[in-house]
Amino acid sequence: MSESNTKQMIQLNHVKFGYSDTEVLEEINLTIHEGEYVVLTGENGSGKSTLMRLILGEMKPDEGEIILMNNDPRLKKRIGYVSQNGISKNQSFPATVEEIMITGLYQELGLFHLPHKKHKNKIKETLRDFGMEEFLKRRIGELSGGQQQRVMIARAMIGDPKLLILDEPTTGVDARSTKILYDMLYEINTKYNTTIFMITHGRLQECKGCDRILRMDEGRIVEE
Ligand SMILES: Nc1ncnc2c1ncn2[C@@H]1O[C@H](COP(=O)(O)OP(=O)(O)OP(=O)(O)O)[C@@H](O)[C@H]1O
Repeated sequence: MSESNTKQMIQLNHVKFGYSDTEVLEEINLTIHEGEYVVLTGENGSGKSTLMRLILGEMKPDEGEIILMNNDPRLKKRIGYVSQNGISKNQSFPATVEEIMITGLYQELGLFHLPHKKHKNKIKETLRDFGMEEFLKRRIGELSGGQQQRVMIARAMIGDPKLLILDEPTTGVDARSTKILYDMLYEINTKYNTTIFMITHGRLQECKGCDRILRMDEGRIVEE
């Protein structure tokens, strides 16, 4: 099977999950196709993060199955993930933007290898693509929340993912930076054909170019 035949990036069939005796996900059926940009919203406590943790493989469903990228082993590592909060609210956090970007290359580099010139060039190019090149040598903690998230998206993109998963990337980010982040995601989806699955509390009308909006409701997913 060639990469171009990969049509289903995320597939959940009859997934159920609960913490001890509390059922959170009742019956989740979800298919996200290659190239789609899908947003999931829902009330606090409705189970969005739980669903995300299952998709990321941090927990196993009680029932049902989760298939990522048609189980193609060559694509398994091609998932980029951006979590809720930027890496640090601490201004003295020692890592620079460049160092954070290097961690995005560990699949290629291995954990303990130093980056070569070609890797450093790739970091610069990727940051340039997302308008962040000038921050290369800055400490990540000195950047605004929105700028940190832009770096984290660039970090996720440096591994050339087929699927980008984001968990409320605009939390604590002001309106102007939120717009920039959503523009960035639009570009990633259209320019690189990267499939995007994002949980957000943000204003959905701002999710430029997204194909589908889903809502978590009483342990199930409904299409808006
Ligand atoms: N580790 C856990 N142990 C027990 N219950 C949990 C755990 N994590 C979440 N829950 C419960 O599961 C339910 C779903 O929580 P989850 O965090 O998935 O919701 P959410 O939709 O992501 O909420 P929010 O929008 O507030 O982040 C909630 O009732 C929550 O209290």
